[in-house]
Amino acid sequence: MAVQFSTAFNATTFSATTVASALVVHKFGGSSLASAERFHAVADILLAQPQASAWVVVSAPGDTTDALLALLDAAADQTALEQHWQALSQQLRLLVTRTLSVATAPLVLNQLNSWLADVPVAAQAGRHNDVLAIGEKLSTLLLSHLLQDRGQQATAIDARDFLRLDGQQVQWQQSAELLQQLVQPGFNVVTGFIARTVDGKSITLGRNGSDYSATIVGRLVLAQSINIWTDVDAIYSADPRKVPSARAYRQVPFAQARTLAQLGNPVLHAKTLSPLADFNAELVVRSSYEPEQPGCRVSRQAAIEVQFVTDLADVVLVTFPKSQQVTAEQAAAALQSTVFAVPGDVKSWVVEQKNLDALLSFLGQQQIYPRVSSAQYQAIAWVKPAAKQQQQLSLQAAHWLERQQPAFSFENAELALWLFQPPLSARELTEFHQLLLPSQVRLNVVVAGTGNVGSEFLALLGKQQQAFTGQIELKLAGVFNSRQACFSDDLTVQNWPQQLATAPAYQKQELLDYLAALPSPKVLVDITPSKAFAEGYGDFVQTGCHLISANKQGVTLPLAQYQQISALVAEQQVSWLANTTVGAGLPVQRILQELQSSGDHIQQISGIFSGTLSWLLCKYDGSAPFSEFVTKAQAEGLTEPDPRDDLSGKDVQRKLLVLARELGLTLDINDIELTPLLPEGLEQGSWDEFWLKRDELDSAVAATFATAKAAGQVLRYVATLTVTAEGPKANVQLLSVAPDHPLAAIQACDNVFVIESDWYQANPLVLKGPGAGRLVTAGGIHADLAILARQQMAAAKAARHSQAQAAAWANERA
Ligand SMILES: NC(=O)C1=CN([C@@H]2O[C@H](COP(=O)(O)OP(=O)(O)OC[C@H]3O[C@@H](n4cnc5c(N)ncnc54)[C@H](O)[C@@H]3O)[C@@H](O)[C@H]2O)C=CC1
Ligand SMILES: N[C@@H](CC=O)C(=O)O
Repeated sequence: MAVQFSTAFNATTFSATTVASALVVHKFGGSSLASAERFHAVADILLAQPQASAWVVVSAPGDTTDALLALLDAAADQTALEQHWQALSQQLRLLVTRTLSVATAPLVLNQLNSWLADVPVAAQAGRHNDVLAIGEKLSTLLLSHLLQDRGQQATAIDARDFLRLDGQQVQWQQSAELLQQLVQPGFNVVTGFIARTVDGKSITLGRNGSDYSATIVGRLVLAQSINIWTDVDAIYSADPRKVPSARAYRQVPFAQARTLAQLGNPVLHAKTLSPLADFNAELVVRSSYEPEQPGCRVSRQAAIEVQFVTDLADVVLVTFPKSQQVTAEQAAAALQSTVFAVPGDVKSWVVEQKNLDALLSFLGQQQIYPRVSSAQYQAIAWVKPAAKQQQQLSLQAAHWLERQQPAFSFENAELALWLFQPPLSARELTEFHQLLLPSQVRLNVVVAGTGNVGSEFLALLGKQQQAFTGQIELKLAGVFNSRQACFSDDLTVQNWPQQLATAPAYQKQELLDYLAALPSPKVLVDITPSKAFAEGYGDFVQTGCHLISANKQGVTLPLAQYQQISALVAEQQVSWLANTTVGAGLPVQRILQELQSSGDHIQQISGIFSGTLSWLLCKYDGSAPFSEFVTKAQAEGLTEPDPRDDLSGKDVQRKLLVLARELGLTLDINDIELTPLLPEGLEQGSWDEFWLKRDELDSAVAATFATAKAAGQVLRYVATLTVTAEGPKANVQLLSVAPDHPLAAIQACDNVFVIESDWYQANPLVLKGPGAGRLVTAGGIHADLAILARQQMAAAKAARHSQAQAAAWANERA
């Protein structure tokens, strides 16, 4: 396909018949290419991408660059040089033969051998950059041949054939024009790390220069996305090797990412971000070890709440007598190392001791002679969150700092920096991190069903998020209904209706893939009435997610199916909460659980379990047809999506089954005797068909009502479960009761649960209150979510405790 290939630097639009719509750049670092298996894993990742072609930028395999540097260091000593050369040659040849097919490997080996043959000569002649280029050249050759072995079109490109720099400046126009001549269809695999000066000298882009190469290539080809594949799948709030409670972020705003990079963060480098300062491509950090994970996006949105605590060892403070022209950023770029101006004071920079000589000589060339601290420090920086109210240290953190007595403190609105001597230990760093970012677990919440109850649940979620602030983040991670599905990290309680409105159709497989990739803890909240959906619970649970059901279909599936799901729930060690399936927000199941777990035995549960029928039978007075009352109940959100589920008594039958199963009884729905309120045959067909025949219902109810009224009684729809020595007996029926009967004196919509047990025999335990309605039901689902949230907080606390114990134990042993 011929497409336009243009650069942002020239109004000229060039066309290239060979460039496919390759708008993604993938960059793989040395750790992703450390062995034949890793090369194959990288090829798998590339072939799994939706794009038919792509730009790929590669580093040298594994530790090849270190080995080449060691070889160069040994260049003066012929024997040492020979030893390094032998070891490296053997290692690289082995990599080629293990990675490629028998047919392809010889081609690459020939090429590698000719490069290796030149190494000793080039090392002794001081052509260091030619020697260093071998690693990346080999990676491009290996990967492109591997892709060809897999039936793909792939081309190896030496970046020195197009990438031109003048000093630190990329020559965008010239580089784009040269690149234009090299591109081929399929995968273009480009060497990272290396380039040429405008006068043709081979150069390197410094340590981690391959990431920089990737963003340069991204900008040259106007990529939409640049994926930096590395060995971490997130950017952490602190170095997780030192701070085990560091938070993994999935999104980081560009400005904070840049500050982080300037401070020497090992995941992102300052140079890497520079081509993106005014070029709007998405940068994603992803793990080549866990390619199914979404990684971390460096986002243009400023309002993402992230903060970081970084540390940099062995730094000195460099202070200038007066303001001068060179900026810390320029010095960092020239030295290819970390140099940054302290916040609030442009006259002082922090620089790593190991780079001090280079910095002083760079500055000396410009007649700048700064003062250098005699001591070395550990720099600890707090990259503050975007929210103004969170940019102040908490009192606890301030007191902690006071006790630690940093040698220097600097601060502005975005950043605080402290220099410590002696340095903080990993334990102290963890303590400080904990004070700045109290460990907060994120519970990902995916909501199925946005109808009557689902939309109310979502409306309440914002308040619950606030209520749990600082303890656990209730993240809305997905919303869908029978029509559309929105699975995205960008979802919020405010924007879900708009996001869902423009989202694609719901597909179960997409939900499963999303759940599988979503980090734990995660919960699927089922607020649909769908049996088919509930039948998929087993699949959902196997992705490691918890379940909350308002939908009664899952908990009332045929016994074998129900037991199978329960077994999977136990196996996956997840929770299945379904407290709203009976009594809506009334905590009837929890009461039964507590009684049983404390040693009581339930003998009977009876009462009014349908809010809809309770409302209808309280309101109905014969003044209008019964069906008109049904319409009103429907409008108030009290009924099932199809009110015939209420009128047929099936909804009550299901609730009684739920309670029976709560007692550990192995009943099925048909074990519960049912006398429907709905005349026979009316439960068949569509709602519209039923509506045409509603007179049958109206006259049946009118007659029953008149009989009861004549006897001075009221109608109540009653469920009873009795546990007898012969086994359980359960029925659901319409009763006519006297006005002084305990079930007579209720408010419209009330549920009544009468529980008789060993402890509550003569005087049963009674639970009464509204048992239907969108608000009480949504509130009940939130009660389940709160239970789950507390479980997760407790689990995280236990994990932290055991981590702390393990650390203390390790310290003691050390
Ligand atoms: N209204 C109440 O007082 C109470 C209701 N419930 C239960 O809450 C659930 C929801 O009730 P309502 O909100 O009134 O229903 P609704 O009909 O207003 O909304 C149902 C939602 O589920 C979605 N949906 C249906 N089938 C689906 C499928 N296969 N996959 C994905 N989405 C699907 C629909 O698109 C809709 O968004 C029902 O199971 C009901 O029994 C539970 C306790 C009380
Ligand atoms: N229609 C149901 C709603 C809750 O489950 C009822 O009436 O109880």
